[in-house]
Amino acid sequence: MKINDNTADFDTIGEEHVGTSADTPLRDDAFVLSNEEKINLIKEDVRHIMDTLGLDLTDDSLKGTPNRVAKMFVNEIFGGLNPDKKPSASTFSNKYKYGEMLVEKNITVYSTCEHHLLPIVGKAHVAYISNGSVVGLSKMNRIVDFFAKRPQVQERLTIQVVKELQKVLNTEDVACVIDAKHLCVNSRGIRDTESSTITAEFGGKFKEAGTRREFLDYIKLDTAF
Ligand SMILES: Nc1nc2c(ncn2[C@@H]2O[C@H](COP(=O)(O)OP(=O)(O)OP(=O)(O)O)[C@@H](O)[C@H]2O)c(=O)[nH]1
Ligand SMILES: [Zn+2]
Repeated sequence: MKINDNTADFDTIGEEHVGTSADTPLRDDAFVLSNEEKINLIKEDVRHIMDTLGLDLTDDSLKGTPNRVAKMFVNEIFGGLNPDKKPSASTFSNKYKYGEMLVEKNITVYSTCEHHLLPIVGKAHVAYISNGSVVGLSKMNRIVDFFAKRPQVQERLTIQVVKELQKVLNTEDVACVIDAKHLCVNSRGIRDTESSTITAEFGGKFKEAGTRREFLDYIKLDTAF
């Protein structure tokens, strides 16, 4: 079963919840262990990997690595698996009747490829058209960062950002473009250091050619990073 951090995203069929395809694939029991218990278990797993590689875990530079990596996984780079860390996105009334799109561009993305557990580094560009409320600017950066802090594929990250903002702002009129480098492509495997990946999700009015064009003109993608 796939669990999302947001039960409102589930379609309900009788008693059964069916996750949408944009949900992060988590098991039902994903939150049975405390963060401390997870860190202690992962620490032993990392120690085992290092030990298998033949590394001397008594070396003063290496001995802290299992604990360091375990804390980093749970609290930092995969911290967005924890629904408690989801940012609360304050919204305000659009009293000034601002009717054009708002674009938050060049949002820094640090994520982790779920196929290789290597970094994804890039920029996200997010836009919406108000349906009566506006969201604090920084909350868009925080929402991107929350979903980035998970094992990800870029397509899912892009969709999760849009779905969350659609919910927060109560409108379909939300778009997100992400341009990012995958170290699994750049630093290993094919080792193409120059290529990057662009993904896009356009909701509501952003499906219309003119609105989409305006957004893409604002973000001038080729200068994104
Ligand atoms: N669609 C998609 N693919 C991704 C993403 N991140 C990494 N990948 C790809 O996932 C694929 C995994 O393919 P595999 O053939 O199982 O792995 P691999 O043998 O390490 O493949 P190479 O990377 O080609 O060496 C690779 O082609 C990656 O480039 C992503 O965000 N979206
Ligand atoms: Zn990868």
